[in-house]
Amino acid sequence: MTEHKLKTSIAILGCGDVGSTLAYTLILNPICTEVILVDPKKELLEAQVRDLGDATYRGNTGTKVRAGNHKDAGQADIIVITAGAKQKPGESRLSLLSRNLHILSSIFTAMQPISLHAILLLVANPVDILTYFARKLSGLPEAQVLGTGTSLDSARLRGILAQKAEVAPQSIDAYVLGEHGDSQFIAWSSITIGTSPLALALPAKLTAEFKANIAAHTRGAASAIIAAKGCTAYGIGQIAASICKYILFDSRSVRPLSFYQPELGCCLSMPAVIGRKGIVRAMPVELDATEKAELETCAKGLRAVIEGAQKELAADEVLAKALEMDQGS
Ligand SMILES: NC(=O)C1=CN([C@@H]2O[C@H](COP(=O)(O)OP(=O)(O)OC[C@H]3O[C@@H](n4cnc5c(N)ncnc54)[C@H](O)[C@@H]3O)[C@@H](O)[C@H]2O)C=CC1
Ligand SMILES: CC(=O)C(=O)O
Repeated sequence: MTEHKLKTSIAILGCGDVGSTLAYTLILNPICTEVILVDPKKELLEAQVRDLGDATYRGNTGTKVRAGNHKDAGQADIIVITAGAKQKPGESRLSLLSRNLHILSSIFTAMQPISLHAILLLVANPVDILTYFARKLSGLPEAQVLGTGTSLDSARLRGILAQKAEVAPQSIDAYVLGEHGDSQFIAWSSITIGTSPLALALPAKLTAEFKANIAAHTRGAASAIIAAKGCTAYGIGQIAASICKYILFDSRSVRPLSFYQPELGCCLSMPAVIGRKGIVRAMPVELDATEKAELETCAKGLRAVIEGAQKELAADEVLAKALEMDQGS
């Protein structure tokens, strides 16, 4: 039976650039009654809570912001993990793995016992690998653990295609799939503008060079922004807030999200129906031969990273125990 309650809470672990931007987005587009921020940097935490609180007093948004600890976060309806190191200019997302996996493990230890109904949304990078390990560390059912994955890349793709096609971004359905990282690929064969396949909507433009340029733009977007301002925050703030909304409103939206792919042995982004219980089901997508090969390469790369991390972690007794170092799902 569905539990009816008046209070809905979203906990955000890490209130740096991404966590605070997500909190601000949740205040402006209120979907929950409470946002709980958690961060070991006490002064930063208090300052963020005060500053965000100031944004709630005039507009009566209905959302309260407060500081909490990890145990409070473990009882929230949605737990969003933005805690962790970010890329320096020129660094890859995968280079953050060792640092952020240890932070992730300490977060789960501190949050226990986690509400069995919580939905866990991973944002910190490398998001696909952290989502993979969070399944074990959290002890939550598979469907309740997901990562933002290529949602942000897909938004970027939609933006650039909208410019090229001179139509509103909302009229474009286009997915970047696979890794939220360098091995991501564009599912070109399934893109539509309105109801028209891309080949029909943009016949003159759809050359190999056009596709390569769009893919490079999408793949390189984060590095270009980070090189100039040190982080990306607004795009992911909006994306993560939307995913929270789909969950709390049980909207059944179809989005590219990172979740466990049993046949591939890793977490990566594929289209999924999202609702109050997390990943409701995977939505089948028809890929052409090139895209299928790209998916295989992407999964192979992610499995190799997971294997490397397992070996490194085997040396860490606490983590090894928490993860029960088997290779299975
Ligand atoms: N998935 C995506 O599309 C995106 C992911 N990111 C990732 O999000 C992460 C956060 O980025 P920023 O907010 O810019 O970094 P930031 O450095 O501004 O904030 C990270 C915060 O996490 C906190 N933290 C560290 N350990 C913690 C713990 N145990 N519990 C709670 N908080 C803890 C830090 O004190 C810091 O305030 C990075 O890994 C970044 O790569 C960023 C943008 C997009
Ligand atoms: C930082 C990151 O992962 C992004 O903006 O895509």
